[in-house]
Amino acid sequence: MLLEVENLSTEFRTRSRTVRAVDDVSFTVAEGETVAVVGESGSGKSVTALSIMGLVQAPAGRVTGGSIRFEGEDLLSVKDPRRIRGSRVAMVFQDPMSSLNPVLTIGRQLTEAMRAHRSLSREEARTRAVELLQLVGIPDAATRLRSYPHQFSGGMRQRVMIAMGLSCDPALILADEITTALDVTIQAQILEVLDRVRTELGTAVLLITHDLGVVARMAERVTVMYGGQIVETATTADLFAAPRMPYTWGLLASVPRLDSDRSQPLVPIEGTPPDLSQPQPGCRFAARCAFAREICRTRPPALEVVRPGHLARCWGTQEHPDGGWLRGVDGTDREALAVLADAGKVA
Ligand SMILES: Nc1ncnc2c1ncn2[C@@H]1O[C@H](COP(=O)(O)OP(=O)(O)OP(=O)(O)O)[C@@H](O)[C@H]1O
Repeated sequence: MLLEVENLSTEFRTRSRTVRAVDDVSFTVAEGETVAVVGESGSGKSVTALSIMGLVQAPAGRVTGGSIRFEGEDLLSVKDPRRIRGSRVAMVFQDPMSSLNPVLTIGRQLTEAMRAHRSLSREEARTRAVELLQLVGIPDAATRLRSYPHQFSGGMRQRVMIAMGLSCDPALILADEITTALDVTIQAQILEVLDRVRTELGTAVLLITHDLGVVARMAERVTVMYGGQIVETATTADLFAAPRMPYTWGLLASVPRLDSDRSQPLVPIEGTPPDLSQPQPGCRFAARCAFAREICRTRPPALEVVRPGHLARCWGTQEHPDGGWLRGVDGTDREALAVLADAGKVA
């Protein structure tokens, strides 16, 4: 297995409170696989990725438990994590402008990243930089090496960021909301770039997104996060066809129509996410769940297997694993299938 995250917990402490942003999270990514982590704002998606990258800033933030194994090495205890992070694992963020240096040319930034991690001559690095810019679809790549970040459009900058991420030849890319700030046409182009990267380089992708359309189009498996925990995980086809947790059901029901603006934050279900600094006696979703009963408010459900490869954290599902009790929520099946059809996954 390429990446194995096991029982990961990450906390932020201030003088008055402790927020457990990631709570006992476990998942894997195989070589060449694309796994999506989905959930609304504040669910812990980004902090999971930042924990993998070693970018949670002490002293306020700290990984407090669990392990992160990458290519067999424990990233939390390895002596020289930079050897792996930033080279074998690369992260691409939502806002390229904050990750690119405005006063250095794209060529300089690409080749410096490459030469820092791999022993390439200046000329070799330049040749590779041109190849990477071509791979991500930047026309006239050799000339564009001399351009500065502000001379690129938003979509082109995101392509440059992907090229930067690829410059060290990573086995895994963590892509955090990389299409969120872009308009729909450009979003589609960036997803095509990621597709090309996967096919041509075989890079695995951990795709963090709130957009289920992106999930359907790109991911083989999905993990749904809520309140810092994993609440459901399954193959993409399985999750869309037969969600087992009411939160996932709500997410699917709220999938924006194809002609709507997908850059809007996902606010699918009435109510607000739980306060992660307060202990929760029962299911974290209970306060917003149309199906909640007494047990849901008093005892936390465990993440249990509902069928092979499909896990859900829900008392209802544990009692009725066929999911029949969830049926009847208007229109959800149709909407979910429309998204899958849009992504070319079903006829
Ligand atoms: N530096 C920080 N200090 C304190 N709390 C933080 C910090 N970073 C994140 N958190 C908290 O951790 C929780 C999870 O945040 P995270 O950014 O992972 O959510 P997310 O699902 O990625 O949402 P978004 O899409 O808005 O980034 C939130 O409650 C957030 O307030």
